[in-house]
Amino acid sequence: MVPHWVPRWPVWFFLASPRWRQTACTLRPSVEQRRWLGSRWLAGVASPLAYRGCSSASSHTSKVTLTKDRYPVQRLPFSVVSEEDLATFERIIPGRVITDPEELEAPNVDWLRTVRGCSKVLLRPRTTEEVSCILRHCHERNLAVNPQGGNTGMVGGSVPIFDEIILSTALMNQVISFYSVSGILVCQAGCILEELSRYVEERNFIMPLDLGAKGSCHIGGNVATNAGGLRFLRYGSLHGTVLGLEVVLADGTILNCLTSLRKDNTGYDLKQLFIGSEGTLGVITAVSILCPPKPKAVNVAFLGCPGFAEVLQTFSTCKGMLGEILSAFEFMDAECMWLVRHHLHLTRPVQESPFYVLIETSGSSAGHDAEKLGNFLEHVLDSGLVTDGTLATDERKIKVLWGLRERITEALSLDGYVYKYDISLPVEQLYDIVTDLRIRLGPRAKHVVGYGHLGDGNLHLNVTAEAFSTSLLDTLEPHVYEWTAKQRGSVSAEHGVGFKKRNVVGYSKLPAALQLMHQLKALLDPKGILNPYKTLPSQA
Ligand SMILES: O=C(O)CC[C@@H](O)C(=O)O
Ligand SMILES: [Zn+2]
Repeated sequence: MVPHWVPRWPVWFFLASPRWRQTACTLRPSVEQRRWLGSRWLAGVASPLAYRGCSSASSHTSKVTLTKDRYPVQRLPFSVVSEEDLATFERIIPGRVITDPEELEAPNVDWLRTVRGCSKVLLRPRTTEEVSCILRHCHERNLAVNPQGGNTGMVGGSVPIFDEIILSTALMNQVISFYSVSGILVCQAGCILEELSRYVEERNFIMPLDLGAKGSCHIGGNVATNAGGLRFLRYGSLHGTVLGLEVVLADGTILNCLTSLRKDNTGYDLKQLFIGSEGTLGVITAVSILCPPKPKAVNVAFLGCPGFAEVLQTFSTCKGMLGEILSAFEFMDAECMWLVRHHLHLTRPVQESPFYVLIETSGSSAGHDAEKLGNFLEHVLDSGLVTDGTLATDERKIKVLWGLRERITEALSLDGYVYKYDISLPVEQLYDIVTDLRIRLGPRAKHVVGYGHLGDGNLHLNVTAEAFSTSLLDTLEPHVYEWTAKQRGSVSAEHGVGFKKRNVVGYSKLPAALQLMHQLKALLDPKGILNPYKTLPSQA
């Protein structure tokens, strides 16, 4: 059923199909960007990544500054990998010990190209037992280990700082089982999120999480970082949807908590400790996760709003009128739209507006959902909360609309050096910091943008500049964190702490909580070999 109001809206737009633009300044996506784009790039769905100039600070031909040179961080007294260690690893995982410096370049750098380690060894186990043998040896020898999934993180948690051994989950990519009635999926940690999505969708389920990095991120990494993403509003956090985990502890002990039960109230829920621990307490090797049934009807509305107050009112109205079928409420400001148009050549689907909102509904009855959505859209349009909008009901158009929102990160990375803040704030005050920073930074910033998961109270505040500068960083920090703390917000809503935010967690966690975190770390990893320099504040 087509809602009666549709003809009042702009005729469905045609967005430019992906094409390769042959200009002098056009570059192919870098390894890191292809990693982020994943299969979207391979399938040719991604549009070209053209640089604004040929000599941007994020030029992908230049070397990223070593983390140890950019940040004040001291190597801890771990052992250095010896020839004997390499021989031991070779016995455990024959042919999967990588020491070729060229092959080690990509896993040493984060995809944003902001942090770089100097690891000389990459290990690629296939089984939990292999991970266990590797860690037992590293523990005995006091060798530091950096667990790595798809390396799509935003906070420098997935790459080494110094010469930590990189332990990749890339070859641990097997589905172990799928229960077709309950929708419980059990798989190895290195399965790529998009491949799992495809696997469960063929069985009429969906993954409870979805991220822009789905084409390359690993489920183990998602769980280790407690990734949030685009379905959080509807399906909640991984702390709720992960039912069980298998983890290898620092000394090689295999902790099998891989249950597939909805209910298991037998004392401490140990798996929760590892969700969001960023590989500092153990290496996740397998995951059991609850997948919701695939919705029969999905609609996406993309709307233009005249101000942030109207965005908020649209959200309240949306919750009231769409209630149980609402599955996402995302927003982006006009500068984000400029960036995706300018760098990625995406087409703006509605009239130019100060703010844009993407609303997704997922339900089981197309007619029922269309009627509800129709009433809602008519209401927000008539009341002036929304000035223009378009609706997509078929899969291709839905993907195109989601692309505008999902690809902001990619557009930002083509704009220059990006300072990223991922904060939780009371939704009423969510945008104030963006306005404040625009004034504070003036022309020192190329762009100050605000977008994110408004439905979850999660702002992605990003600032771009020609190049990294300590003085710009000093203007941003601790100002952004102090602002966040004043609102009793969180300095990391969903990206985690990693290396970049470890010394600011104190803005959101009280000393007693931080002390307990240190105690848990000491209990589970007494030598501190697992992902050192990450998550926990450095101790003076
Ligand atoms: O790049 C960012 O700041 C946010 C990335 C991701 O969490 C998103 O929601 O698109
Ligand atoms: Zn996000």
